[in-house]
Amino acid sequence: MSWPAGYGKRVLAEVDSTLNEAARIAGQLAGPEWILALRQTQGRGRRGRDWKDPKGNFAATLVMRPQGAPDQAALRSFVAALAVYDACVAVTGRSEGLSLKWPNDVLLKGGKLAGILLESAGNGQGVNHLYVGIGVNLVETPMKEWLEPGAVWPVSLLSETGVQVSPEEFLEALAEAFARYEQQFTTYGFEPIRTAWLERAAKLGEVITARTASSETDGTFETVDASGNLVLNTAKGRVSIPAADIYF
Ligand SMILES: O=C(O)CCCC[C@@H]1SC[C@@H]2NC(=O)N[C@@H]21
Repeated sequence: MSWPAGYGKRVLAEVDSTLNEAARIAGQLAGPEWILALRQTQGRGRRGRDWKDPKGNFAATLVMRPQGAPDQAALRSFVAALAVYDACVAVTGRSEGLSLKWPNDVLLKGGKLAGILLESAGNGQGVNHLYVGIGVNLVETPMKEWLEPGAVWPVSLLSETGVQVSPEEFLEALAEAFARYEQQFTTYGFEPIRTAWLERAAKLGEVITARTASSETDGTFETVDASGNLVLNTAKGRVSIPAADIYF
């Protein structure tokens, strides 16, 4: 494994959130930069949820200036999910039990191992900086106490595989994998990423529930389309969903 050319790295003992730190330093950076925190005091997850981050778990944000059309920037969540998947394979030596949950969770034996949160800064016309926040339960599952009903049960890499990896070691594997998929994305577009993601997708072809603040849709998980939308085959026909939480 080697650190990818052109990417910077900084390691912080403690920070409020690596996403906050990313926004603070983005303007000073000449190229993409990984920010790894050994502890976060105010980590956040999707939909305004907290993300607890005890010592030993992985919390990092990649700051980047995404190339390509503005609507392509958000597709980096699929790039990131694939990279986390590959990093897990690299550090454990096995892929059994790993899968990807739309839009951007990584599951291990059906439990939530990792979450991804994308934020961005722009000028109204496009995305200047993209912040790819990634949290992986390497050793602990801190969210169990306040899990929402129906949410996927959290698991850790250590509990499910017996493999203990430090955040620094995990970052080496993740940075290499992300750079590889990002190169593929900028060269060939979303299609190979979409294909690779679908090959690792959880519950493809099965009936799932997509829930938003105002609606709930049941249907067979048919595919993810070229814009990254979830496509469900429902009783009322084919439905394309841009954002939702998924329940199995
Ligand atoms: O809700 C989710 O599943 C997404 C969780 C994202 C957590 C990571 S940890 C590193 C980065 N900093 C944060 O505050 N959140 C993300």
